[in-house]
Amino acid sequence: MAAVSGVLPQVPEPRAAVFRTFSKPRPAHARRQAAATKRKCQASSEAPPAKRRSKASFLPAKKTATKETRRTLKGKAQKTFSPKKSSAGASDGNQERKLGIKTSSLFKNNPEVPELPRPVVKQVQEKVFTSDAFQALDLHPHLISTINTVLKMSSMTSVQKQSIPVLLEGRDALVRSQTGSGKTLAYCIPVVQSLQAMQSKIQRGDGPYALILVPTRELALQSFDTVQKLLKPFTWIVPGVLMGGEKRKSEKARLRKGINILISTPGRLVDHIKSTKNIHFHQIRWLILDEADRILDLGFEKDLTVILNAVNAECQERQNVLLSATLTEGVARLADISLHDPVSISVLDESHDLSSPESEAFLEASPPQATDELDGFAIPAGLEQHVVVVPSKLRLVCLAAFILQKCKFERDQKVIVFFSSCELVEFHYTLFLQTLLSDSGALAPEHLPSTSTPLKFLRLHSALEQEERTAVFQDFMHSRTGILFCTDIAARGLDLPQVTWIVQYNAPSSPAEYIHRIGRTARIGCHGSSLLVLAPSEAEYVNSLASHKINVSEMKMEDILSVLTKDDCFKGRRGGGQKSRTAGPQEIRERATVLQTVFEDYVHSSEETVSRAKKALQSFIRAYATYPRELKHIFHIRLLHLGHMAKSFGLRDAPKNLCASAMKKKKANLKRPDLQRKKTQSKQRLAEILRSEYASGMETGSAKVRKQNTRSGPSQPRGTARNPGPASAEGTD
Ligand SMILES: Nc1ncnc2c1ncn2[C@@H]1O[C@H](COP(=O)(O)OP(=O)(O)OP(=O)(O)O)[C@@H](O)[C@H]1O
Repeated sequence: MAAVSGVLPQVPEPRAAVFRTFSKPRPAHARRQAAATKRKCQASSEAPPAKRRSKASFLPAKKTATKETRRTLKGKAQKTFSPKKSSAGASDGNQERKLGIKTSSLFKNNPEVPELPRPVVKQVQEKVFTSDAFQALDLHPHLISTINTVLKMSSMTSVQKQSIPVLLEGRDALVRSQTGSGKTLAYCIPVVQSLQAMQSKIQRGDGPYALILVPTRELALQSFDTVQKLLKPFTWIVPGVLMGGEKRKSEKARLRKGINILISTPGRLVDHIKSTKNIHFHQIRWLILDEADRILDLGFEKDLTVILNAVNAECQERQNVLLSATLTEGVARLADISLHDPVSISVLDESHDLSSPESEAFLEASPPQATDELDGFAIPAGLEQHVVVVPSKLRLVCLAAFILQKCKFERDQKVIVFFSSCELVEFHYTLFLQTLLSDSGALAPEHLPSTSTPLKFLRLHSALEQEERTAVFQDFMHSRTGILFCTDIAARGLDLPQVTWIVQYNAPSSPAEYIHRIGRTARIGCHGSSLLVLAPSEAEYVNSLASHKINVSEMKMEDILSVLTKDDCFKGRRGGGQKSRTAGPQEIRERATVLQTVFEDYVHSSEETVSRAKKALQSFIRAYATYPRELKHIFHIRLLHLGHMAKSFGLRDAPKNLCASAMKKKKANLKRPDLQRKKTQSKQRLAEILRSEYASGMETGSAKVRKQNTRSGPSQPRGTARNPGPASAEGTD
């Protein structure tokens, strides 16, 4: 509590405690000892170190942390905000004052950046392509020529080579292969092949023969597009898509006319099952669950049960296929529900010869099972994963510097940045538009970066109107460059070409989500990179990833920030202006401070912008509180330093009472007898909020972010309606 409100005990957590591996249970006495240590240090490893200083002189700490923390949080928190007024603040360092920079101490009293653990793990690898052409399969010649000429594909991927024959035999299957390995065609090709070959030719009015469920609307559109292309020569088979956010009336009309291959998000389908007389399943031959583990997440079995019951009531005989890059226990549970004598298809590492007889034996012999997560998920070979540890105060400038480095000083970079809630996406999107792009914004025109490559910011999250959501998706899809800020609605299945970097600004809530997020790059044998941003107190997360055979290499924050020396718009008033080769840590610090000042000036330019920043910070804290239990020892709000976090939202002071009301409520609840009921209700409420992607999209009263111009002003409404949740949860937003 104290830590959350910003006043922290100053004892840094011993490094041994920070880097313990959580995968091995510790003996009781060790646990007791660790608990005692933890109580002592309770606040945080994010808390400024009392006496230690980082070996690197990059983050000097001249005053003791205690003094700094109390002064900053008590003294400054009392101040009332006055718009436009410079609040250089009592805590500004001498250096900054000399430079005339209106910002508080960015480089003081930060926690020591710990040395990252370097666990050595062998990542699971899969071979993407085979040398076999589609001609090797027993497919209709027109289908083969469509694959070759319309989709412009010649050889099969490993997962296609393994799955298509099995599915054409009529077997149920559980298919797991790495992200971007071609799973969509692995099921679409057999579906189209089997439906076009039916003896009595399919009539539109027959209704659905194949039902494909996917977790998000964008993925529904993408799969629909693939199916549509494959159906080119078979015009009598009609595909259709149902998804939240579209007009139900027109969907009803299309259902009435007839859809033979129906692609839908679960919530919308349930809505139609309950309210539309025109939906029938008596012809169903295929039931496909793409991203099956996601569909099972967050207790959405309910929707699935409604769908399965509706389908089972009209037809028993069908093929069921579940697919995902991350096969978890949940999927296996689902497999138990819906698969009949299924084949488990898993693309093995490169040492496994796909053409060998043993490989075939593997296919036949393996019953579906939950892959023990400790076996690890396969990661594309061309994907380089990085992690950077950044003290909370420096997060914002570090993100901005990284974006500038990639998108301003390098060519053809397409970057996706993942945040944990809609509010966080909106806040950062607006902030970067207004400061890094705007000519009326905080950077004076002569100080605007001399962009050779103009920066293009886009954002995608569930609180946007569907129309805008689709437009953004299409825009980013067809852009050669750009920066997409998004929640996890973009984490699953989306095939956005030529994405070069994935940034996880907020850590994901599970290794599976980590895999899916980074899987938006390095698809189908291409190269790509990812960067995970962690706070010093979160460094142990690297061990957690390693326990799932995920290897990350460290990138230094200093190297990211050094890009600021390449552009004179970040020069301090003293006018150092040294170029990158000669620029030292001091120059970099000054420039980072200038950039932070730009952000703070914008945020403090009106009460409205301050209020938005506070709301975003609140949203961050709420999302942070929802990490699963097994990650709580790494991601716990107690470990956060609110004053430092506030800085990463451009706030000069830690907002008062940000968490207090929430905490008070919690305490009061503890005394109440109906606590259990309340808890369940709020869990249900959270689940409702998080499941909105599955919802029909017909809800009333859920405010949406209005359509706006890309270079919108600060006064435009921002999406705060759907609420924030953990990163993974918003994925289903
Ligand atoms: N045989 C092939 N040859 C060339 N490209 C292919 C082939 N099969 C699929 N692709 C392309 O590879 C990309 C990734 O395919 P797809 O989206 O189906 O991957 P996925 O395995 O479903 O990924 P995710 O797990 O992220 O959902 C798409 O652009 C698709 O068009």
